[in-house]
This record gives sequence, structure tokens and C-alpha cells, in this order.
Amino acid sequence: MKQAESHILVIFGASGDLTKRKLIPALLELEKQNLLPDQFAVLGVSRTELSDEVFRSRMTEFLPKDVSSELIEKFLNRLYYQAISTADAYDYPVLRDRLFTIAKENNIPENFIFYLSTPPSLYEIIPKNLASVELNQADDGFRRLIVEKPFGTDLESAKELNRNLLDYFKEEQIYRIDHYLGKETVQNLLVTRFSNGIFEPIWNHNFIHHVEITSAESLGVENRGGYYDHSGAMRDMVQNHLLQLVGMVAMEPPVIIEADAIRNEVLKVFQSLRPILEDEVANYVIRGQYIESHIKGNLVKGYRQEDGVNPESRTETFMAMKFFIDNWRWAGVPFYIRTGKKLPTRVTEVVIHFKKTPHHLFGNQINTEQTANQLVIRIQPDEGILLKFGMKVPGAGFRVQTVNMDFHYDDLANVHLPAAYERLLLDSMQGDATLYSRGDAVEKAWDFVQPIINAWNNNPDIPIYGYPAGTWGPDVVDQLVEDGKWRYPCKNLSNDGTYCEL
Ligand SMILES: NC(=O)C1=CN([C@@H]2O[C@H](COP(=O)(O)OP(=O)(O)OC[C@H]3O[C@@H](n4cnc5c(N)ncnc54)[C@H](OP(=O)(O)O)[C@@H]3O)[C@@H](O)[C@H]2O)C=CC1
Ligand SMILES: O=C1O[C@H](COP(=O)(O)O)[C@@H](O)[C@H](O)[C@H]1O
Repeated sequence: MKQAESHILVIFGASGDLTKRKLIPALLELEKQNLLPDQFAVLGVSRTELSDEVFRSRMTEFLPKDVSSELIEKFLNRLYYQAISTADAYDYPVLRDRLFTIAKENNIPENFIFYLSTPPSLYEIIPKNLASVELNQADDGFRRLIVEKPFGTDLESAKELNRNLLDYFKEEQIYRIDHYLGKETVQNLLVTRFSNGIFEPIWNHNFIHHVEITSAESLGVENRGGYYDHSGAMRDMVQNHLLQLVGMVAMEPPVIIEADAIRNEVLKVFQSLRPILEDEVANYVIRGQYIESHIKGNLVKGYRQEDGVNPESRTETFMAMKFFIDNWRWAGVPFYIRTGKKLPTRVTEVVIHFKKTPHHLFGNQINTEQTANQLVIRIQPDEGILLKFGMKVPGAGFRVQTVNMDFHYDDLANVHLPAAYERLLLDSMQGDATLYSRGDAVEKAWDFVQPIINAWNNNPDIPIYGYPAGTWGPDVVDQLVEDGKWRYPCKNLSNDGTYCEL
């Protein structure tokens, strides 16, 4: 593993939610694992006036509890804060001076990573302002730019964002975060496929019947109604996270485990997605919106009653779609993806459904099953892999029953499963962009989803189905799948409804 290089991490939007809830806790976890460089500091930047001390104390709210007070103190002493008017170029000399002062005082080389954790409307202006004081490039040392999603709100704005970023930073300096790629089990998809001799030979249309990807959330839009109502499940989850998962499942083996080799293969998958034309959308894509219901006796609000949401909103909180990848490996194999809010539980999984045996040899037995093997890659929670296969029921005859071979990451002793932001931040410090999205792939993913969004906007006849909060979406989604069955991973919820018993 490469070492994280000494640097200052500059977080724009440091007074915001993402910084305190995800970024700072992830950095402390890296400190705990001894993975931060000795010479390292964080400079938080926003408009709100705060002293270093107040910033440090605000950042303690979401810190992990299992860290010693000495370590927390060491970590907090690495944090600094600078208030500037982020959109205003006149303030950037102040930022530059502060950065160089912190670097000098702490003997940190002039390497800087700039993290944009602000509203996306600032993603053009901040790089431009950094360039105005020459913080975008260096003769020695490095300058990197991490950009949070969303990368545009449609194809045109995504292209424009890429053009604007590239005006001031080179593609190899830009790290576009898709936190799904930082999840350990998403990376394990590559290891499962390419480090085992048994899977890759059957990972194609000859053996696979269909592929199903589910990302379900039990939460609703919480306090993000204002943002979500302009986004919806397609923009919020599918265009980025779920298509990246498709990329990992469907890609060809890269020639080497390196950023561009892997990202080239993901791009090829996106280039092979069969377009869904506007007039075909209703046949391939189903959208839904949660409506008021009772969950375990409690009345739960519908989406249109959420704060910040238009009471007549037609934004989808659920969507399911069927599509094809037109290439040699996947010809004719349907891919199904499904995501939604206020579903029965939180679970993300990829299911590879293998074809049944050509002949049901045991079909003449009473109460027997014809096995269709499934490989279930559980991304979260309860990360792991499950293989379903047929086994003889002990006793007379040849009755077949489906059983599980099941691996849970939890079973590994003393293994720390890093949070996505932990892994991604560390990678950016090591200069490794493998798990970050590349601009061309982002545009290609938009290219695929844009006709669907257009059809929804242009054709009011395409229905948006209501589904009671706490259910698996509109019943009509079953019609998308050829044999009418999605996998319902959490039919048996635990008593408190927080985890699924598989
Ligand atoms: N929160 C999350 O879980 C996730 C967030 N993201 C993305 O990360 C980014 C940050 O999200 P989040 O932290 O939730 O957002 P917040 O609204 O909580 O924070 C925004 C930050 O930007 C600062 N800011 C600077 N200039 C402006 C300006 N002109 N207008 C408004 N705010 C400004 C704000 O501070 P100040 O007012 O002091 O300047 C604040 O620190 C967004 O792009 C979001 O889409 C992505 C995935 C998950
Ligand atoms: O990016 C986003 O992801 C979360 C889901 O992330 P997860 O790691 O909890 O699966 C989603 O809730 C949010 O709406 C979206 O913006």
C-alpha cells in the first residue's frame, strides 16, 4: 500500500453537514489507524466566522466513541478554520496566506487537496478563484481537487461542469466522489470476480439469466426535502451509485489494478448500455412515490407532506428499471435495478441469477425444487456473499432443496471495515483515483438516463405510482421482471424492524 503523502486538506463547506457527519469522523478513524501522514493539517473554509477553537469543538459532535482522549486531542490540534467569502476572488489571497502559514508553522510541504463540500453552484467559482491565486498548480508538490456529487443535474450541466473544472485543473488532479465506490463490498466485487477461478468463466450470457441490483432505504427524505424534490431517485441514486455498481459487475477484467485501466473498462460498459428511447420509457422504467401509511401502528407521512416538498410533486422516491448491455459478454441478459426511500428496510445487494440446469432431472420427485443458483453480493448492511444452491434433502428419493453458503464480513475477527469516506479520503491522499469517477464516464451515465428524465418531464401520461411507505414499492414493478419475481431480501424483518434475517 502506498503512503499518504504529507499535505493540507482544505475543506470548503466546513461549517456544513457533510464535513461534521462524514469527513471529520473519517479523518479521525484514519488517525486512529495510524494512516494519516505525520505532517498533515485540515483547513476548514466557509463564510461563517469561527475561530479555530470553535471549529474544533463543533467537529466533535459525530466523532467515533472508541477513540482515546489523547488521540482526539492530537487530531483536533490538526484542525484550523478560515472564514472567507467563498464566491469572492478578493478573499483568496487571504486563504493562500493562511495556507502557507499553516504549512510553514507545521513543517508541512506545500501539497494541497481542496475538497468541495459546498452547494454545487460553487463548483465552478471555487476552482476559478483558486486558480486566480495559483493554488491550482505547483512546480513541485501536488494540488488535487475533490468534488462532491451531484456532478450536474442533467447531461448538459454535467458537460458544462466538466468543461469548467478542466479550465483550471487537469483531469488527473480531479477526484469525483461516488461514495458507493468507497464501500468495501463494492470493491470486493472486483476481487470476487477476478481473484477466483470459478466465477469468471461463468460470468456471461451463457450462464447468467439476469442480474438484479437493489438499493433500498427505510428512511424517507428526512430534512433534505428541498434538495430531493429537484433530484429524485434517478438523479440521486441511479445516475451515479447504481450505474457505478453496474460498471463493477459488468466490466471486463482490467489489464492492471490501476485507476485508468479500471475506469476505462467501466466506461466501456456505459458505452454499451442499450439506450432506452423516450417513447419506450414506460415499458422499461417504473417510478413511484411513497404515500402516507401506517408502519407498525405509527402513522408515517407521505412524500408530498414532507418539509420542503411541493404538495403536488411528481418527483420519484422509487424507481425500478430493466435494461440491456449490448456487448459480447452480456448479449440478451436483462439487468434490473431498483431503488427507493421508505422501503421496508435498508439493504443494498447485487444478485446474479444463474440459468437453471437444462433439464430438471429431479422433477419427478414430490416437493422438489429446480435450482436456479443465485450469488448474492450484500453491499450493506451485513456485508458479505451468499451462494444459493440445490442440495439433496436427506432421506428417501432425490428431493432437492435450496440451501445457502454464506460469508459475513462480521465473521472475520479483528477486521476493521473502513467507512466509504475513510477509504476514499485515504486514496486521494495517496494519489489513487481508482475509486473516483472519471468525467467521461459521468457524462456517459447521464447520456443513458437523460432520455428517461426527458420522457418523465415531457409526457404527463407516464404514471407515477403511489406506494405505501414501508412497502417494496408499487406492485406493478413485478411486471418488469420476466418471471415476475424480484428478490425480497428482507421478508423477515427483525422485531424492531432494523435488520433483515436472510
Ligand atoms: N450531507 C450529505 O450527506 C451529503 C452531501 N453531499 C454533497 O456535499 C455538498 C455539501 O453538502 P452538505 O454539507 O450537506 O451541505 P450544507 O448545506 O450542510 O453545507 C454547505 C456548506 O457550504 C458553505 N457555503 C459556502 N458558500 C456558500 C454559499 N454561497 N451558499 C451556501 N453555502 C455556502 C456553507 O457554509 P457557510 O454558510 O458558512 O458559507 C456550508 O458549510 C453538497 O454538494 C451535497 O450535495 C453529497 C453526498 C452526501
Ligand atoms: O448519495 C446518496 O446516498 C444515500 C445512500 O447512501 P448509503 O451509503 O446510506 O447507501 C442516500 O440516502 C442519499 O439520498 C443520496 O444522496
